[in-house]
Amino acid sequence: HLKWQNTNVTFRIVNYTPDLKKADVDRAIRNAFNIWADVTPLTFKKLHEGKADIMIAFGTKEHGDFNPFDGPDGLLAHAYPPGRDIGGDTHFDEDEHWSKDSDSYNLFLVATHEFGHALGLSHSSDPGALMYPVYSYSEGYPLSKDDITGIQALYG
Ligand SMILES: CC(C)C[C@H](C(=O)NO)C(=O)N[C@@H](CC(=O)O)C(=O)NCc1ccccc1
Ligand SMILES: [Zn+2]
Repeated sequence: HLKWQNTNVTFRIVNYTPDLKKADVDRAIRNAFNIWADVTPLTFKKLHEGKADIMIAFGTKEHGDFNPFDGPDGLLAHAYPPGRDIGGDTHFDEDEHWSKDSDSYNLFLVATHEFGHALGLSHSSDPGALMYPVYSYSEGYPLSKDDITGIQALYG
């Protein structure tokens, strides 16, 4: 599928980075889902066990999906497009430093980008878009018109 057929999407944070307090990770992930929830009919429900649509995990190098991470910098995270099993799953490279401020790399910003992929968006060629392929820190609202047009073409 190009998109989630059920608008009630579930997620589970399978493990946590030691770089931040658990509460800070929970907040960054919730805030990232809320960004997309605010511009679509989608809702995101957190599960504490079992199989969720979007399984979120931190890992290094080969972490079980044959798309290995690469140590510090470079690849920061990846997410699979909507679908069963690995579809939607989102992995963050634990060899990065995860932050809740302007230090590289801000977990909320990367998570919002990754969840764009997990909802069906690919990269944008618009350098001002959150879905542009390369990370750049910014304060304030993370989505550009291009991001919103893209997600509303799928779920609007
Ligand atoms: C080919 C993919 C798997 C590259 C991967 C990515 O885009 N994941 O969504 C990634 O980690 N890209 C790096 C940049 C790179 O590897 O050249 C990145 O900064 N992605 C996270 C990101 C990008 C834009 C805004 C916020 C976060
Ligand atoms: Zn990306």
